[in-house]
Amino acid sequence: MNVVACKELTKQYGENKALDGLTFTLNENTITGLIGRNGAGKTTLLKILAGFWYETSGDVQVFSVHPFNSLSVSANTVFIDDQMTFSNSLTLKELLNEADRFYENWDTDLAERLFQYFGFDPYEIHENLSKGKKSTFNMIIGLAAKCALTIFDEPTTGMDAAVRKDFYRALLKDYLAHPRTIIISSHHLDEVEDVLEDVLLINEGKDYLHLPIDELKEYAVGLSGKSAIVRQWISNKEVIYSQNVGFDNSYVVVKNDFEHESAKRLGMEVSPVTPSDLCVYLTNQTEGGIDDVFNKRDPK
Ligand SMILES: Nc1ncnc2c1ncn2[C@@H]1O[C@H](COP(=O)(O)OP(=O)(O)OP(=O)(O)O)[C@@H](O)[C@H]1O
Repeated sequence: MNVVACKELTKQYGENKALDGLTFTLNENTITGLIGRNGAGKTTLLKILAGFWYETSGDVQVFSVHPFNSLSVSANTVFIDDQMTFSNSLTLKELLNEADRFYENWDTDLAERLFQYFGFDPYEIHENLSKGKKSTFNMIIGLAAKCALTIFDEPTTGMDAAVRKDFYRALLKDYLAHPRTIIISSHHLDEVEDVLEDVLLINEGKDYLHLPIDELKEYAVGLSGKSAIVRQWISNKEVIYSQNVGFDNSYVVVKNDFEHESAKRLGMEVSPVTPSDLCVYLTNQTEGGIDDVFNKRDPK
């Protein structure tokens, strides 16, 4: 069953199209990584799915209803991001008690164990927590709510490396015990890829790729070798990324749809491309790279 279905979904702010005809579906009980560069439209999409914002055009369905202001969607959805604010008149412990009253499937035991594990003071106020601690507390809410649609928008902002690792491990363990539909937006695909089943890559508001993470790992390969040979080889291929290496060598990334042996026989090296690098290459909006900024400076 589809939990999310978007068709030609568009969100416009004045002249700016934050979402531009997104069409995709998300199956029940899957963990999807929503990946995209800064400004790609991730938060806009997630807020529309959570029912906070209205789309400009197109069709969006969550649990088969339009999500904006829908009671059934808000009762079955939890949206966690680093902008969450809570009442200053309640302590952390009281916030957990309120969450218990609000979320039907609230897992008190999990919330308390995580709360203790991460060393929270029950009498602390959310606003006074450090950035990483706020994200950690929000994550506890997101996991313990056990909502059928669980949305994490950049959940690890400010968390240190150890807490990030713990978060993804907790997420996976809890998901395996209680499968539900989870969407995690992140810039760090390498960090999150081990928990993902699917990746939805968006670029400038458009859906670019939507496929299982295992297929993304095989989607492209890198080829390196003498520039003349590489250039000849790619003449009839779709090139995802290319870079000159040293004086006479090139590195290119192409779709993995050819016999590797034929490339190796011409002296080229074939290497895997990580999903994280691939997503960066696929969504590169500028020619060359940051080095070009410096290379093109006038000598003084
Ligand atoms: N309230 C708003 N008013 C006007 N423009 C907005 C608003 N919210 C977002 N935008 C624009 O919509 C586009 C998409 O923004 P959005 O925050 O959805 O991207 P994002 O992928 O979440 O980015 P990031 O990774 O940097 O958080 C951007 O061009 C942004 O400037």
